[in-house]
Amino acid sequence: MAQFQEVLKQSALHPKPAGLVLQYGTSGFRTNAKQLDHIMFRMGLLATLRSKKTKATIGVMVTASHNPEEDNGVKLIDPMGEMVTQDWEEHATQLANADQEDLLTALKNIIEKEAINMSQEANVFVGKDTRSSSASLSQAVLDGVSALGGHSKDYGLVTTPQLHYMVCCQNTQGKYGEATVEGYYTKFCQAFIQLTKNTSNRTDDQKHLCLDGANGIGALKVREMESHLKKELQISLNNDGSKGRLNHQCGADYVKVQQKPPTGIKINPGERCCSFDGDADRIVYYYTDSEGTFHLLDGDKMATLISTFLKELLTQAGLDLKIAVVQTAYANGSSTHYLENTMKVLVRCTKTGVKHLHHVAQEFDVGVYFEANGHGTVLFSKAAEEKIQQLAEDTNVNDKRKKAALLLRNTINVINQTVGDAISDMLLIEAILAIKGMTIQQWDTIYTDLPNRQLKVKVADRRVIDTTDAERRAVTPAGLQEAIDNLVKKYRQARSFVRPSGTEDVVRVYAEADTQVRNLFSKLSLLLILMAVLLRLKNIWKGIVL
Ligand SMILES: CC(=O)N[C@H]1[C@@H](OP(=O)(O)O)O[C@H](CO)[C@@H](O)[C@@H]1O
Ligand SMILES: [Mg+2]
Repeated sequence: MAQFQEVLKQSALHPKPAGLVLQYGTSGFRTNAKQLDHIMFRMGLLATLRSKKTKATIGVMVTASHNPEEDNGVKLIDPMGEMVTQDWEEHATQLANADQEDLLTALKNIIEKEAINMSQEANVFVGKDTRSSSASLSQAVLDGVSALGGHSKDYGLVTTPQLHYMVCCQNTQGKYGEATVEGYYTKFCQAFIQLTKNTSNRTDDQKHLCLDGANGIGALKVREMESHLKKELQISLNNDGSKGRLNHQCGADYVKVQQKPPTGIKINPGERCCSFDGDADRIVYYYTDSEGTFHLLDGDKMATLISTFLKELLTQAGLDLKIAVVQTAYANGSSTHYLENTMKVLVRCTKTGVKHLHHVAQEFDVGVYFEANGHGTVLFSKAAEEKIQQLAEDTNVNDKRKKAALLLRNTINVINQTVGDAISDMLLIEAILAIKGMTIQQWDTIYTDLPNRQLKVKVADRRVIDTTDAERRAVTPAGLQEAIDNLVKKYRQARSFVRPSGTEDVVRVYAEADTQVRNLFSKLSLLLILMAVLLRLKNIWKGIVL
């Protein structure tokens, strides 16, 4: 077939370095940008096949999110703006790792396995972040699409969630919004303005937000969006990319993991601040108090604020809809306890990775999901949206119910339901704080985090660790879980687990414990040190050697 001849010809321009093997990780391929040209070309091919198979537009985003500037990566986006399904992740890995001379065979295997009609039209949307490598890598994606005869639309510089939004808009014939960046700003900013318009007496302080853009795409896009906010939210933008390096000592991941403010930003005591990550699909909030102590409000705090707000509105509206919060093992134990016992909200725990949280959240009328690191959103079932819409239009309901229904309707419109979105989450949180007349300090005191630490340990082969119970318990290697249990039971409210990372070649170690008495803190550190030592012990388990 002529198409395959073209693939062969084009692929020679995007050759695979011999011996290189890469896995489709937690959210796509991610490594040093120099190793990715062939991967991008092949993901262009795969997205074209996926589009033919689903008869819908597919998205390909070139980004390595919070990772350093010299890395890059690629994320595939399915028709409704969701992450690509797991069986296609396997196709992606196979196609990515096929030797140059086996590429056509690998391609044909997928076509056969998925019974793809090659005469079906294909459409692929492509976007990229601000990394210097992104321009040529996104061109490689476009080359892959055209080699298989697909049509592509290059959105250029966009945030990851913006591209998810575009794909969803396109495949729902505009019902979700208009598939342009302008359409994105209009939809979300209008909803924000509607939500906040009746909040009386918002002071200038309440309208002001200090933002760390991680020197990335989020900063550019916030600047573009600003005029749509009509001064209802005044953002002072730091780390906008004009000086500093992408994600270098700044951004949501740095702030969350280091538990300190980013560099490149001057924070006044009590000022409300937030940080985006490098592709603007994560956000965390924080402030420093008058004594200079840093306070982090992470994904768990956001999930709590949002689910409390929604639960109150559903009650006021008299709507009997099932709401749940979906977390991972990294959620602070205090947040889970508060949600279950004080808020009486159903909490579910899943494996790390947004795709897992997203799917569980879809099981409920209203599913709020957040990773502790600040990636999350809210999903409303179709039935829930219809009930809210009906109530908002009903002329026979009392004022209280009507008001709640209208707020719920605007809340739905301010949320990007396709994926966690730093811009949309920011607008949602800002609106909730405005409506509740709440300061960041008041939000912070809803519950107190258990002190916690996260470490990474490099081992020879992280795959020897296998986990169960949403990654909270290790099944292999033998003896590991027992050792953890023995350590943990010595401390109050202590919890710890180890799991292999899906994005880096490391094992992650997490621990938290009740350290209300100051000197117990040293015991928590001790617990962590012991665990790290445990992992470092050479030859204790076959396969783990430092
Ligand atoms: C503890 C942690 O923050 N893990 C992150 C990280 O996954 P790992 O599988 O832990 O490497 O990257 C994922 C993709 O960005 C993100 O979804 C996840 O939350
Ligand atoms: Mg990201």
